[in-house]
Amino acid sequence: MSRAGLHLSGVACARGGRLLFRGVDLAMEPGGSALLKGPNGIGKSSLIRICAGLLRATAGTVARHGRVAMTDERLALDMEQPLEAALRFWARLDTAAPMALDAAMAAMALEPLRQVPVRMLSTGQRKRAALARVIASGAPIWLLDEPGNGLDEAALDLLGQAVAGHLAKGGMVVAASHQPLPLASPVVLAMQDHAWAEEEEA
Ligand SMILES: Nc1ncnc2c1ncn2[C@@H]1O[C@H](COP(=O)(O)OP(=O)(O)OP(=O)(O)O)[C@@H](O)[C@H]1O
Repeated sequence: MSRAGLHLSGVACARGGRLLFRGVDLAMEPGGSALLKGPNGIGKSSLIRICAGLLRATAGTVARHGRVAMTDERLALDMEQPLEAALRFWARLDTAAPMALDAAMAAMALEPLRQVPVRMLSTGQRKRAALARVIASGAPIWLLDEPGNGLDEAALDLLGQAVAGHLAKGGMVVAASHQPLPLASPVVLAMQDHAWAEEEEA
């Protein structure tokens, strides 16, 4: 079985006909984490989507070994389903281990909400549900776009524990965040260092 990993080399991104960034390198090995930093609109979410294979890099190479699980501001859960059923749909698609969803719901303190329709969940509860989907997936590579948004202190602690546990098991985490995230010693990628300057076009 090949070892999981995520390697970016010289990655550039253009969106809407505008170059956002270029020259991004990232080498993620088991147990590694990376934090994407930078102001609004610099391209953090775009880079996360490139890592996920949802957006094509304009230049450079992306080598991904192993499954990815991603979460961003889109919940991707059926609003009409009770939470557990909505999460179970994804667990089946992800061929998650039978007990993985129970463990993930416990990790995000979601057990009391099992039967609550997704549409009735609060902002922070929805975020915890999205994180439970990632945790249950069993994917080695987690791509987390603003995972702390809407989380209270207790939930941020749970996120920190989940991330630490994932890394300890040889998982990888790439996160974009404006707020401090409980990552022990991430590689910090300052996106402004890669921003495309207008004068470079001349
Ligand atoms: N589908 C799209 N088509 C065209 N341009 C887009 C599209 N999605 C994003 N952009 C543009 O790409 C740029 C980077 O957006 P992105 O969401 O990657 O930034 P970000 O660093 O994650 O920002 P934030 O901190 O606000 O979340 C923005 O200028 C945005 O308007």
